[in-house]
Amino acid sequence: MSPINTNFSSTVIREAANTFGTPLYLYDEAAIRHAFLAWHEAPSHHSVLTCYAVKANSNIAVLQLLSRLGAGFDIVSQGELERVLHAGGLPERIVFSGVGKSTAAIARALEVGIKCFNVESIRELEHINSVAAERGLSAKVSLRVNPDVDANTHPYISTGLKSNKFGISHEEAVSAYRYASSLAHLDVVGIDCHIGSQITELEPFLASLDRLLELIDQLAEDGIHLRHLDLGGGLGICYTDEQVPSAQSYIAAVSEKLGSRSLELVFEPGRSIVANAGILITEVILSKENTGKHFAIVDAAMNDLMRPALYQGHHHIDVVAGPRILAATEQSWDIVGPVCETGDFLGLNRQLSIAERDLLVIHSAGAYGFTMSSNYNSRPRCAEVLLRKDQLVEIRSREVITDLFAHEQLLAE
Ligand SMILES: Cc1ncc(COP(=O)(O)O)c(C=O)c1O
Ligand SMILES: N[C@@H](CCCC[NH3+])C(=O)O
Repeated sequence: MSPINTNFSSTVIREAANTFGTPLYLYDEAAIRHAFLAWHEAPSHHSVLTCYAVKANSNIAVLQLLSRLGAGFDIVSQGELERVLHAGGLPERIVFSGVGKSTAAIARALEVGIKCFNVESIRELEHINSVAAERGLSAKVSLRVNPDVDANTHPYISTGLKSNKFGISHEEAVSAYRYASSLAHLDVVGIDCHIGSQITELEPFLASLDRLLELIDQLAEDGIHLRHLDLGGGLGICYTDEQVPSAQSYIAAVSEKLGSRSLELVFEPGRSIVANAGILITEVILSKENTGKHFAIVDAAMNDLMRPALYQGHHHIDVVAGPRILAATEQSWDIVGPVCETGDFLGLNRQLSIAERDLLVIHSAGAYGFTMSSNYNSRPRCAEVLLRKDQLVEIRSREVITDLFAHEQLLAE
Protein backbone atom coordinates (compact mmCIF):
# COMPACT_ATOMS: atom_id res chain seq x y z
CA MET A 1 0.00 0.00 0.00
CA SER A 2 1.13 3.53 -0.70
CA PRO A 3 -0.09 6.97 0.38
CA ILE A 4 0.76 8.35 -3.07
CA ASN A 5 -2.03 9.10 -5.53
CA THR A 6 -0.55 8.50 -8.96
CA ASN A 7 -3.19 10.57 -10.74
CA PHE A 8 -1.50 13.72 -9.46
CA SER A 9 1.48 14.05 -11.82
CA SER A 10 4.01 16.87 -11.36
CA THR A 11 2.39 18.57 -14.36
CA VAL A 12 -1.06 18.52 -12.75
CA ILE A 13 0.37 19.74 -9.44
CA ARG A 14 2.23 22.63 -11.10
CA GLU A 15 -0.81 23.53 -13.18
CA ALA A 16 -3.07 23.54 -10.12
CA ALA A 17 -0.62 25.73 -8.17
CA ASN A 18 -0.16 28.15 -11.10
CA THR A 19 -3.88 28.46 -11.74
CA PHE A 20 -5.27 28.60 -8.20
CA GLY A 21 -2.28 29.62 -6.07
CA THR A 22 -0.99 27.94 -2.92
CA PRO A 23 -1.69 26.59 -0.38
CA LEU A 24 -4.30 24.50 -2.12
CA TYR A 25 -6.24 21.29 -1.52
CA LEU A 26 -6.48 19.11 -4.62
CA TYR A 27 -8.82 16.08 -4.72
CA ASP A 28 -9.13 13.34 -7.31
CA GLU A 29 -12.68 12.48 -8.32
CA ALA A 30 -11.68 9.05 -9.67
CA ALA A 31 -10.02 8.11 -6.37
CA ILE A 32 -13.06 9.19 -4.33
CA ARG A 33 -15.36 7.22 -6.62
CA HIS A 34 -13.13 4.15 -6.48
CA ALA A 35 -12.88 4.24 -2.67
CA PHE A 36 -16.63 4.73 -2.24
CA LEU A 37 -17.52 1.93 -4.65
CA ALA A 38 -15.23 -0.42 -2.72
CA TRP A 39 -17.76 -0.09 0.11
CA HIS A 40 -20.90 0.34 -1.93
CA GLU A 41 -20.37 -2.60 -4.28
CA ALA A 42 -18.74 -4.99 -1.83
CA PRO A 43 -20.38 -8.41 -1.97
CA SER A 44 -22.45 -9.19 1.12
CA HIS A 45 -25.26 -11.55 2.15
CA HIS A 46 -26.90 -8.57 3.86
CA SER A 47 -28.00 -5.32 2.33
CA VAL A 48 -25.45 -2.57 2.98
CA LEU A 49 -25.89 1.20 3.24
CA THR A 50 -22.68 3.24 3.16
CA CYS A 51 -23.26 6.49 5.05
CA TYR A 52 -20.21 8.62 4.26
CA ALA A 53 -19.07 10.56 7.37
CA VAL A 54 -19.43 14.16 6.26
CA LYS A 55 -16.95 15.50 8.82
CA ALA A 56 -14.05 13.94 6.89
CA ASN A 57 -14.53 16.23 3.89
CA SER A 58 -17.73 18.20 3.65
CA ASN A 59 -17.28 20.14 0.42
CA ILE A 60 -20.67 20.12 -1.30
CA ALA A 61 -19.16 18.96 -4.61
CA VAL A 62 -17.72 15.91 -2.84
CA LEU A 63 -21.08 15.23 -1.18
CA GLN A 64 -22.87 15.63 -4.52
CA LEU A 65 -20.52 13.20 -6.20
CA LEU A 66 -21.04 10.63 -3.45
CA SER A 67 -24.78 11.15 -3.39
CA ARG A 68 -24.94 10.50 -7.15
CA LEU A 69 -23.12 7.22 -6.54
CA GLY A 70 -25.80 6.17 -4.05
CA ALA A 71 -24.21 7.18 -0.75
CA GLY A 72 -26.01 7.78 2.48
CA PHE A 73 -24.49 10.20 4.96
CA ASP A 74 -23.46 10.27 8.61
CA ILE A 75 -23.92 13.78 10.00
CA VAL A 76 -23.19 15.41 13.36
CA SER A 77 -24.75 18.87 13.09
CA GLN A 78 -27.41 20.87 11.33
CA GLY A 79 -24.68 22.43 9.22
CA GLU A 80 -23.74 19.00 7.90
CA LEU A 81 -27.42 18.15 7.37
CA GLU A 82 -27.97 21.27 5.26
CA ARG A 83 -24.83 20.59 3.25
CA VAL A 84 -26.03 17.09 2.43
CA LEU A 85 -29.53 18.25 1.47
CA HIS A 86 -28.09 21.08 -0.62
CA ALA A 87 -25.88 18.57 -2.42
CA GLY A 88 -28.88 16.37 -3.26
CA GLY A 89 -28.43 13.74 -0.52
CA LEU A 90 -31.55 11.76 0.33
CA PRO A 91 -32.90 12.31 3.87
CA GLU A 92 -33.91 8.66 4.18
CA ARG A 93 -30.23 7.75 3.87
CA ILE A 94 -29.01 10.09 6.60
CA VAL A 95 -27.97 8.93 10.08
CA PHE A 96 -27.42 11.59 12.73
CA SER A 97 -24.63 10.92 15.25
CA GLY A 98 -23.07 13.02 18.03
CA VAL A 99 -23.27 13.37 21.79
CA GLY A 100 -24.99 16.78 21.87
CA LYS A 101 -27.47 17.38 19.07
CA SER A 102 -29.14 20.80 19.24
CA THR A 103 -32.92 21.11 19.43
CA ALA A 104 -32.95 23.01 16.14
CA ALA A 105 -30.95 20.28 14.42
CA ILE A 106 -33.20 17.52 15.81
CA ALA A 107 -36.33 19.40 14.68
CA ARG A 108 -34.97 19.96 11.18
CA ALA A 109 -33.85 16.33 10.86
CA LEU A 110 -37.33 15.19 11.95
CA GLU A 111 -39.02 17.52 9.47
CA VAL A 112 -37.03 16.22 6.51
CA GLY A 113 -37.39 12.59 7.64
CA ILE A 114 -33.89 11.21 8.19
CA LYS A 115 -33.21 7.47 8.46
CA CYS A 116 -32.41 7.61 12.18
CA PHE A 117 -30.81 9.36 15.12
CA ASN A 118 -27.85 7.54 16.68
CA VAL A 119 -28.67 8.29 20.30
CA GLU A 120 -25.86 8.55 22.81
CA SER A 121 -27.60 8.81 26.22
CA ILE A 122 -30.87 8.35 28.10
CA ARG A 123 -31.27 12.12 28.38
CA GLU A 124 -30.93 12.38 24.64
CA LEU A 125 -33.66 9.76 24.13
CA GLU A 126 -35.97 11.91 26.26
CA HIS A 127 -34.96 15.07 24.43
CA ILE A 128 -35.59 13.64 20.96
CA ASN A 129 -38.88 12.15 22.15
CA SER A 130 -40.06 15.54 23.40
CA VAL A 131 -38.98 17.40 20.22
CA ALA A 132 -40.88 14.79 18.17
CA ALA A 133 -43.92 14.99 20.50
CA GLU A 134 -44.15 18.78 20.13
CA ARG A 135 -44.41 18.31 16.37
CA GLY A 136 -46.67 15.27 16.47
CA LEU A 137 -43.93 13.21 14.81
CA SER A 138 -42.15 9.96 15.50
CA ALA A 139 -38.34 9.78 15.58
CA LYS A 140 -36.50 6.69 14.36
CA VAL A 141 -33.72 5.91 16.81
CA SER A 142 -30.76 3.63 17.11
CA LEU A 143 -28.74 3.47 20.33
CA ARG A 144 -25.01 4.02 20.15
CA VAL A 145 -23.60 1.35 22.39
CA ASN A 146 -20.11 1.78 23.77
CA PRO A 147 -18.69 -1.75 23.55
CA ASP A 148 -15.62 -0.99 25.70
CA VAL A 149 -13.21 -2.30 23.07
CA ASP A 150 -9.71 -0.95 22.57
CA ALA A 151 -9.30 0.17 18.96
CA ASN A 152 -5.47 0.40 19.24
CA THR A 153 -5.39 3.86 17.73
CA HIS A 154 -4.32 7.35 18.83
CA PRO A 155 -6.02 8.12 22.19
CA TYR A 156 -7.58 11.32 20.80
CA ILE A 157 -9.41 9.37 18.10
CA SER A 158 -10.41 6.33 20.16
CA THR A 159 -14.09 6.45 21.05
CA GLY A 160 -15.21 2.96 22.08
CA LEU A 161 -13.77 2.75 25.59
CA LYS A 162 -15.75 3.16 28.82
CA SER A 163 -13.62 6.19 29.65
CA ASN A 164 -14.70 8.02 26.45
CA LYS A 165 -17.69 10.37 26.35
CA PHE A 166 -19.42 8.42 23.60
CA GLY A 167 -22.40 6.11 23.66
CA ILE A 168 -24.42 4.18 26.23
CA SER A 169 -22.51 1.57 28.19
CA HIS A 170 -22.91 -2.04 27.17
CA GLU A 171 -24.27 -2.88 30.64
CA GLU A 172 -27.02 -0.23 30.44
CA ALA A 173 -27.98 -0.95 26.86
CA VAL A 174 -30.84 -3.43 27.42
CA SER A 175 -32.61 -1.22 29.93
CA ALA A 176 -32.05 1.80 27.65
CA TYR A 177 -33.70 -0.08 24.78
CA ARG A 178 -36.67 -1.04 26.97
CA TYR A 179 -37.01 2.58 28.01
CA ALA A 180 -36.72 3.83 24.41
CA SER A 181 -39.44 1.39 23.33
CA SER A 182 -41.73 2.78 26.02
CA LEU A 183 -41.48 6.37 24.76
CA ALA A 184 -44.46 7.21 22.55
CA HIS A 185 -42.68 9.29 19.92
CA LEU A 186 -39.71 7.03 19.33
CA ASP A 187 -39.47 4.17 16.87
CA VAL A 188 -36.55 1.93 17.81
CA VAL A 189 -34.98 0.75 14.56
CA GLY A 190 -31.32 -0.06 15.07
CA ILE A 191 -28.13 -0.38 17.03
CA ASP A 192 -24.93 1.55 16.46
CA CYS A 193 -21.34 1.76 17.61
CA HIS A 194 -18.22 3.61 16.53
CA ILE A 195 -15.00 2.68 18.29
CA GLY A 196 -12.54 5.15 16.79
CA SER A 197 -10.70 6.22 13.70
CA GLN A 198 -7.60 5.11 11.72
CA ILE A 199 -8.04 1.51 12.85
CA THR A 200 -5.73 -0.76 10.87
CA GLU A 201 -6.93 -4.22 11.86
CA LEU A 202 -10.29 -5.98 11.79
CA GLU A 203 -10.13 -7.52 15.28
CA PRO A 204 -11.43 -4.51 17.26
CA PHE A 205 -14.37 -4.14 14.84
CA LEU A 206 -15.20 -7.82 15.10
CA ALA A 207 -14.87 -7.80 18.89
CA SER A 208 -17.38 -4.90 19.02
CA LEU A 209 -19.65 -6.74 16.62
CA ASP A 210 -19.69 -9.78 18.93
CA ARG A 211 -20.87 -7.58 21.80
CA LEU A 212 -23.57 -5.99 19.65
CA LEU A 213 -24.78 -9.34 18.36
CA GLU A 214 -25.20 -10.60 21.93
CA LEU A 215 -27.33 -7.54 22.61
CA ILE A 216 -29.34 -7.89 19.40
CA ASP A 217 -30.21 -11.49 20.30
CA GLN A 218 -31.07 -10.57 23.88
CA LEU A 219 -33.31 -7.73 22.67
CA ALA A 220 -35.07 -10.02 20.20
CA GLU A 221 -35.92 -12.35 23.10
CA ASP A 222 -37.44 -9.30 24.80
CA GLY A 223 -39.56 -8.59 21.71
CA ILE A 224 -37.40 -5.68 20.48
CA HIS A 225 -36.58 -6.49 16.87
CA LEU A 226 -34.00 -4.23 15.26
CA ARG A 227 -33.87 -3.51 11.54
CA HIS A 228 -30.30 -2.34 11.13
CA LEU A 229 -26.85 -2.65 12.61
CA ASP A 230 -24.52 0.34 12.18
CA LEU A 231 -20.83 -0.33 12.87
CA GLY A 232 -19.74 3.27 12.43
CA GLY A 233 -16.61 4.35 10.60
CA GLY A 234 -13.01 3.94 11.51
CA LEU A 235 -11.30 1.83 8.87
CA GLY A 236 -7.80 3.28 8.52
CA ILE A 237 -5.74 4.21 5.48
CA CYS A 238 -2.11 4.04 4.47
CA TYR A 239 -0.29 7.20 5.62
CA THR A 240 3.18 5.63 5.48
CA ASP A 241 3.30 1.85 5.04
CA GLU A 242 0.31 0.61 7.01
CA GLN A 243 -1.30 -2.55 5.65
CA VAL A 244 -5.01 -1.90 6.06
CA PRO A 245 -7.81 -4.43 5.52
CA SER A 246 -10.00 -3.68 2.51
CA ALA A 247 -13.62 -2.60 2.84
CA GLN A 248 -14.56 -5.82 1.01
CA SER A 249 -12.80 -8.08 3.53
CA TYR A 250 -14.31 -6.12 6.41
CA ILE A 251 -17.86 -6.33 5.04
CA ALA A 252 -17.47 -10.02 4.21
CA ALA A 253 -16.28 -10.77 7.77
CA VAL A 254 -19.18 -8.81 9.28
CA SER A 255 -21.78 -10.36 7.03
CA GLU A 256 -20.47 -13.83 7.87
CA LYS A 257 -20.76 -13.17 11.62
CA LEU A 258 -24.32 -11.90 11.16
CA GLY A 259 -25.27 -15.24 9.64
CA SER A 260 -29.00 -15.71 9.26
CA ARG A 261 -29.98 -12.58 11.19
CA SER A 262 -31.96 -10.40 8.87
CA LEU A 263 -30.47 -6.97 9.45
CA GLU A 264 -29.43 -4.20 7.13
CA LEU A 265 -25.76 -3.28 7.59
CA VAL A 266 -24.81 0.38 7.87
CA PHE A 267 -21.24 1.71 7.81
CA GLU A 268 -20.05 5.29 8.33
CA PRO A 269 -16.65 5.51 6.62
CA GLY A 270 -15.05 8.90 6.23
CA ARG A 271 -11.27 8.76 6.06
CA SER A 272 -11.12 5.57 3.96
CA ILE A 273 -13.15 7.26 1.21
CA VAL A 274 -11.41 10.60 0.88
CA ALA A 275 -8.03 10.68 2.65
CA ASN A 276 -5.86 9.27 -0.11
CA ALA A 277 -7.86 11.09 -2.77
CA GLY A 278 -6.51 14.45 -1.61
CA ILE A 279 -3.25 16.36 -1.28
CA LEU A 280 -2.28 19.72 0.12
CA ILE A 281 0.04 21.69 -2.19
CA THR A 282 2.23 24.30 -0.60
CA GLU A 283 5.12 26.46 -1.79
CA VAL A 284 8.42 26.85 0.03
CA ILE A 285 8.62 30.53 1.00
CA LEU A 286 12.17 30.38 2.31
CA SER A 287 14.68 28.10 3.90
CA LYS A 288 16.38 28.78 7.20
CA GLU A 289 19.11 27.20 9.28
CA ASN A 290 19.12 27.41 13.05
CA THR A 291 22.01 25.83 14.95
CA GLY A 292 22.41 23.07 12.42
CA LYS A 293 18.68 22.43 11.89
CA HIS A 294 17.18 23.08 8.49
CA PHE A 295 13.71 24.53 8.23
CA ALA A 296 11.69 24.79 5.03
CA ILE A 297 9.13 27.51 5.73
CA VAL A 298 6.10 26.90 3.56
CA ASP A 299 2.92 28.86 2.87
CA ALA A 300 0.62 26.20 4.41
CA ALA A 301 0.40 25.91 8.16
CA MET A 302 -1.31 24.15 11.04
CA ASN A 303 -4.44 26.22 10.37
CA ASP A 304 -4.66 24.53 6.93
CA LEU A 305 -3.77 21.01 8.08
CA MET A 306 -4.04 20.45 11.79
CA ARG A 307 -3.36 16.70 11.99
CA PRO A 308 0.43 16.87 12.50
CA ALA A 309 0.09 19.42 15.33
CA LEU A 310 -2.93 17.77 16.94
CA TYR A 311 -2.14 14.05 16.69
CA GLN A 312 1.49 14.05 15.54
CA GLY A 313 -0.13 12.76 12.34
CA HIS A 314 2.42 11.70 9.74
CA HIS A 315 1.77 12.75 6.13
CA HIS A 316 4.13 11.64 3.39
CA ILE A 317 5.77 14.69 1.74
CA ASP A 318 7.19 14.94 -1.81
CA VAL A 319 8.92 17.75 -3.67
CA VAL A 320 7.92 19.13 -7.06
CA ALA A 321 10.94 21.21 -8.02
CA GLY A 322 10.35 24.89 -8.73
CA PRO A 323 12.50 27.41 -10.66
CA ARG A 324 15.40 26.79 -8.20
CA ILE A 325 17.29 30.06 -7.94
CA LEU A 326 19.26 28.48 -5.07
CA ALA A 327 20.67 24.97 -5.28
CA ALA A 328 18.74 22.24 -3.50
CA THR A 329 20.55 20.08 -0.98
CA GLU A 330 19.36 16.72 0.16
CA GLN A 331 19.29 16.70 3.94
CA SER A 332 16.95 16.43 6.88
CA TRP A 333 14.30 19.16 6.87
CA ASP A 334 11.58 20.29 9.23
CA ILE A 335 8.67 21.49 7.10
CA VAL A 336 7.03 24.29 9.06
CA GLY A 337 4.39 26.94 8.48
CA PRO A 338 4.34 30.68 9.22
CA VAL A 339 2.02 30.41 12.26
CA CYS A 340 3.39 31.57 15.60
CA GLU A 341 3.36 28.19 17.35
CA THR A 342 6.19 25.72 17.84
CA GLY A 343 3.64 23.02 17.04
CA ASP A 344 3.13 24.49 13.57
CA PHE A 345 4.75 21.81 11.45
CA LEU A 346 3.65 19.62 8.58
CA GLY A 347 6.52 17.17 8.79
CA LEU A 348 9.69 16.78 10.87
CA ASN A 349 13.08 15.31 9.98
CA ARG A 350 12.23 14.58 6.36
CA GLN A 351 15.15 13.59 4.17
CA LEU A 352 14.42 15.68 1.06
CA SER A 353 16.04 17.85 -1.54
CA ILE A 354 14.35 21.24 -1.13
CA ALA A 355 14.92 24.74 -2.53
CA GLU A 356 12.92 27.94 -2.15
CA ARG A 357 9.95 28.20 -4.57
CA ASP A 358 9.64 24.41 -4.79
CA LEU A 359 6.19 22.98 -4.32
CA LEU A 360 5.73 20.43 -1.56
CA VAL A 361 2.97 17.86 -1.75
CA ILE A 362 1.47 16.78 1.56
CA HIS A 363 -0.18 13.43 0.85
CA SER A 364 -3.23 11.73 2.39
CA ALA A 365 -4.79 15.11 3.16
CA GLY A 366 -8.27 14.58 1.71
CA ALA A 367 -9.80 13.65 5.08
CA TYR A 368 -9.83 15.88 8.16
CA GLY A 369 -7.74 18.42 6.26
CA PHE A 370 -9.84 21.30 5.00
CA THR A 371 -12.70 20.44 7.38
CA MET A 372 -10.46 21.02 10.40
CA SER A 373 -8.87 24.18 9.01
CA SER A 374 -9.27 27.55 10.68
CA ASN A 375 -8.42 31.21 10.30
CA TYR A 376 -5.86 31.16 13.12
CA ASN A 377 -3.32 33.99 12.78
CA SER A 378 -5.89 35.63 10.45
CA ARG A 379 -4.96 33.39 7.57
CA PRO A 380 -7.65 33.08 4.87
CA ARG A 381 -8.62 29.45 4.29
CA CYS A 382 -7.26 28.02 1.07
CA ALA A 383 -9.04 26.91 -2.09
CA GLU A 384 -10.21 23.38 -2.90
CA VAL A 385 -9.92 21.99 -6.41
CA LEU A 386 -11.18 18.72 -7.90
CA LEU A 387 -9.38 16.84 -10.66
CA ARG A 388 -12.19 15.56 -12.91
CA LYS A 389 -10.71 13.38 -15.64
CA ASP A 390 -8.09 15.87 -16.87
CA GLN A 391 -9.86 19.08 -15.80
CA LEU A 392 -9.12 21.10 -12.70
CA VAL A 393 -12.39 22.40 -11.23
CA GLU A 394 -12.42 24.86 -8.36
CA ILE A 395 -14.93 23.63 -5.77
CA ARG A 396 -14.19 26.24 -3.11
CA SER A 397 -12.51 29.53 -3.80
CA ARG A 398 -9.73 30.88 -1.62
CA GLU A 399 -10.97 33.20 1.10
CA VAL A 400 -9.99 36.83 0.72
CA ILE A 401 -8.71 39.09 3.51
CA THR A 402 -12.04 40.87 3.97
CA ASP A 403 -13.74 37.50 4.61
CA LEU A 404 -11.72 37.34 7.80
CA PHE A 405 -13.67 40.10 9.53
CA ALA A 406 -16.87 40.10 7.47
CA HIS A 407 -18.93 39.04 10.52
CA GLU A 408 -17.29 41.43 12.98
CA GLN A 409 -18.46 44.91 13.93
CA LEU A 410 -16.59 48.05 14.90
CA LEU A 411 -17.82 49.83 18.01
CA ALA A 412 -20.13 52.82 17.58
CA GLU A 413 -17.82 55.15 19.48
C1 LIG B 1 -19.82 8.60 14.75
C2 LIG B 1 -18.74 8.60 13.72
N1 LIG B 1 -18.99 7.96 12.56
C3 LIG B 1 -18.07 7.95 11.57
C4 LIG B 1 -16.84 8.55 11.72
C5 LIG B 1 -15.88 8.48 10.59
O1 LIG B 1 -14.72 7.83 10.95
P1 LIG B 1 -13.57 7.54 9.90
O2 LIG B 1 -13.26 8.80 9.20
O3 LIG B 1 -12.46 7.08 10.75
O4 LIG B 1 -14.07 6.49 8.97
C6 LIG B 1 -16.54 9.20 12.92
C7 LIG B 1 -15.21 9.79 13.17
O5 LIG B 1 -14.38 9.14 13.79
C8 LIG B 1 -17.53 9.24 13.93
O6 LIG B 1 -17.29 9.88 15.08
N1 LIG C 1 -10.06 14.32 12.99
C1 LIG C 1 -9.41 13.07 13.22
C2 LIG C 1 -10.32 11.92 13.29
C3 LIG C 1 -11.46 12.10 14.21
C4 LIG C 1 -12.61 11.47 13.61
C5 LIG C 1 -13.89 12.01 14.10
N2 LIG C 1 -14.54 11.18 15.10
C6 LIG C 1 -8.24 12.88 12.29
O1 LIG C 1 -7.86 13.76 11.61
O2 LIG C 1 -7.64 11.87 12.24
